[in-house]
Amino acid sequence: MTEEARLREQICNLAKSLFDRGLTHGSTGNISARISDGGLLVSPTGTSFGRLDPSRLSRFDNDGRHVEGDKPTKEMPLHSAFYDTRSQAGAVVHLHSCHAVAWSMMPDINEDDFLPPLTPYAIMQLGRVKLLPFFRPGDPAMGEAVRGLAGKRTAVMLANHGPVVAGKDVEAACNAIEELEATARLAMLTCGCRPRQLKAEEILDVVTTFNVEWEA
Ligand SMILES: O=C(O)[C@@H](O)C(=O)COP(=O)(O)O
Ligand SMILES: [Zn+2]
Repeated sequence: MTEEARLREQICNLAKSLFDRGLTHGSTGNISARISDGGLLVSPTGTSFGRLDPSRLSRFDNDGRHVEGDKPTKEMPLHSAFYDTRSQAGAVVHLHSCHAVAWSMMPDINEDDFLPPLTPYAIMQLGRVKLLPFFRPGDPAMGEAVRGLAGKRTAVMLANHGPVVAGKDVEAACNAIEELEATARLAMLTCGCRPRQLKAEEILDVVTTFNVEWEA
């Protein structure tokens, strides 16, 4: 099996795993990954994460031209913005995961730090998550908003829509977006209960020990 064939299989298997556990539903979400020649493999528009076909993924060449496969996700500007601003990005995932969307609708959320500091693992996997305003799905302005972050964030939350996370590879991006959803779930479960949050010195210890990108 070639490296690209393995990557195609991996994208579809991880997407199905997310779908099977209810982390995105219907035909929501999109996923992309870098190929070693500099091109991209991308989920086609209108497809379900539960039923992606490795042979029908959209393929982009190194110059950003769609060269093979079905019509790509309408969120290409969003995905491209991460690749263009974060040279270390090898994959990007977007979901409509329920608790993250719910948390984005709560009043008084810190736009610069979407998730409360509840667990060290969220900090290690995501750094600070930026809450972006609501955009119509497919609006290229979402890509512009991500470009405006100048590569300083690995994860953003689209208000009333869903999270988008970049990672060094598909597995890392999927693990990180699962962490975002799990943390939003904890936030929803504990909101109003005054949960113990990590203290500033505990956060600093995690950030420095694990070399986390922690935008001030
Ligand atoms: O919310 C939307 O419409 C998109 O962001 C999405 O999740 C699925 O769109 P496609 O990837 O174009 O199917
Ligand atoms: Zn979406």
